[in-house]
Amino acid sequence: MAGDLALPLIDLVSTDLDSIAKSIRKACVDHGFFYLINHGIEESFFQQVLEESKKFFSLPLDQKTKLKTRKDNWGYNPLPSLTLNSSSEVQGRLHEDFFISSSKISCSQFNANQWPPEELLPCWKAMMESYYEKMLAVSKKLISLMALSLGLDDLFFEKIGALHEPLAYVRVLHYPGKSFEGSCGSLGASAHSDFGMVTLLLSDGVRGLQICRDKDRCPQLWEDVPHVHGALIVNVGDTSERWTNCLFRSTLHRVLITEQERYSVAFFLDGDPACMIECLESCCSKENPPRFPTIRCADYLLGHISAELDNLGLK
Ligand SMILES: O=C(O)CCC(=O)C(=O)O
Ligand SMILES: [Fe+2]
Repeated sequence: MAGDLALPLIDLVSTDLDSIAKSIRKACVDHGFFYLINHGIEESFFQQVLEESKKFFSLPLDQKTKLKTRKDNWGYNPLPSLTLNSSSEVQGRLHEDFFISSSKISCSQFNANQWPPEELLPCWKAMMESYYEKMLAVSKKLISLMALSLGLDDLFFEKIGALHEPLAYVRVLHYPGKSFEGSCGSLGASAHSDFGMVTLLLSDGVRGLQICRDKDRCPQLWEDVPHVHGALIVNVGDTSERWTNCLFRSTLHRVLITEQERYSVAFFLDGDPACMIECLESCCSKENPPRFPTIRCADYLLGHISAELDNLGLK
């Protein structure tokens, strides 16, 4: 059963940082998901990014597959071939996507981005790079507010190196509509939590995203996340859940295939590979000891990234 959900709305227009931090804490504790408004990014820019995304996915398949993700390059991942493969793995990822990463990362095997040829999409690279930079700035601001909300210095995560050269990605996504051959019974994205620090999501307003606030509830209750014009949807990732000893929730979410096709753009801030993810002092006590061992961010993230590559058949 699915119902509509009134997620908290965090408004960055206020200059009262303590009050914003308080609302963020409540949103991260209660839902792990919230809307972010007055984040400083023009609605018209979001529309342009979504337009560019549509143009890319409308290219002929052979053009797109020239930019396929390879062992040493981020790029395009096509729709699964459902007629050939009906495994539950594939049934849960009825989307095509395109990954863009920070090009500065030195530790990862994935150093290089690929771009559609300029003759085909002259504005694509500049638009996506600009989107990446804007999302990085908003997500860093959010992390400093999250730190405040945990009673820490606003620069806490900077000081421990988590934002020094963080792994961060833009993921441009396209979900086909129900008319897509073989879509019957498929999910656009199966139930998952994001593994980084925080995710910022832009969507074109077509429904499909759902969250499950209590993963242990039986049967699970999936609630629709309605679109809020101009807002980014923010969700806490597993890394932040570990830092906060599960005080902040990394909430399960999924995407349904609906009548209409859907476009979205996710930005993942995953943290600097060299930093340590260690339970925050303010989030543990004798009665509430750390639930996870300390782990180097690289070891934590690269394990997840390897699993994703495995899913894409790249390992
Ligand atoms: O497209 C969406 O609404 C969600 C995407 C998502 O959950 C993800 O990329 O991790
Ligand atoms: Fe996600």
